[in-house]
Amino acid sequence: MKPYAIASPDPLLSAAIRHKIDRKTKPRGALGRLEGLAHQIALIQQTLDPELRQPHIVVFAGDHGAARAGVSAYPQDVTWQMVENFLAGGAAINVFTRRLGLDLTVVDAGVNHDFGKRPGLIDAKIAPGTANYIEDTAMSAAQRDAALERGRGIAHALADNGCNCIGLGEMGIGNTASASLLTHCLVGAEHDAELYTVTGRGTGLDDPGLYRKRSLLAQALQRGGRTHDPLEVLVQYGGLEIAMMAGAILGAAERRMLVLVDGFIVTSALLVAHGLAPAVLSYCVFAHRSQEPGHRVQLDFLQAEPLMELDLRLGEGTGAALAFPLVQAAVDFMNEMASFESAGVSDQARSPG
Ligand SMILES: Cc1cc2ncn([C@H]3O[C@H](COP(=O)(O)O)[C@@H](O)[C@H]3O)c2cc1C
Ligand SMILES: O=C(O)c1cccnc1
Repeated sequence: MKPYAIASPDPLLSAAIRHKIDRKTKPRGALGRLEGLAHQIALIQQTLDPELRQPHIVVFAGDHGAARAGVSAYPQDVTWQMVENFLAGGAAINVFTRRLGLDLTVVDAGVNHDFGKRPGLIDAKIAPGTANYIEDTAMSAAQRDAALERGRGIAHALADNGCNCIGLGEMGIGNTASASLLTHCLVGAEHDAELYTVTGRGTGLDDPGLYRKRSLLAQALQRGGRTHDPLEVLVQYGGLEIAMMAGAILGAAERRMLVLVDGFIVTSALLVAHGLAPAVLSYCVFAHRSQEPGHRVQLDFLQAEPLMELDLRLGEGTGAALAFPLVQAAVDFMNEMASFESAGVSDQARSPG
């Protein structure tokens, strides 16, 4: 595996970008978070005139052996059935990407189903799902490395085709459980009790279901241990779609793409990527705060402030897609808004009295 070549953007242009934002016809700072967003994107692209080219949502799908042990409210077959739904255009993410003019690609990272060759689907199947991490490691080191590399390659291929903004999404029954274990390990937790604060209802477990999920994850932790190493965590508890998303985030940052981060599961992949190359954070926009309780823990750990809070708990990249118009608006005001000079508007606030 080639080492990841990721540095934060050169801050040299920062003052000039700030100046351009401040000369727009508005009180200083009045566009709030959009100003920070415009600044971030301009810095990533090293320009005063940023643009979003061929924005793309990529949904990574994978099955989880632990789903059969009962960590989700839904059966494992829903993973492949939802992939079919994506390909038929009927899922929430299809509706939102169509409305917002975003390209959508689905990646089979490890679904327990044979889809054949299908338009809109990248076959990157590493295995037909992970092993049940309650009894055994989820994947081999070779499978993990293959997943990371495929994800990286998918991001690079998009960049080669002119895309500079990628939103990540996922589908995998049981993947909130995997994300809980990854999060527990990667935020540096030391005690079993902390596992419960990052374990939620996922697709909608009832109280007994949540209790069962927590005790199964505690068993998994007993078996695999509390490693803080991002590569080892993937082997112990990962999902193939999560590993591939981590690779895609790293690959996107290598190519200086803007990364729209969705909810709890995508952020667990980001924790892995961040563990391998902390500078990936400079390329990330946090779309929303998911209702899954562990998302708050992840965002606090990364010191990230999401753009929206809509009580979403769906995944599929829906939050990333919905945040796109805000990101586009940030770029648009940078390029299209008049400055005090060009519009002949006085920039003098009245003196007191
Ligand atoms: C019909 C349906 C559509 C979905 N789309 C995304 N997810 C979401 O739910 C799953 C994670 O929750 P858990 O860990 O509880 O299984 C993931 O597949 C995620 O993307 C869905 C779940 C269902 C049931
Ligand atoms: O926040 C998420 O990504 C999420 C939450 C619940 C179910 N699926 C995804």
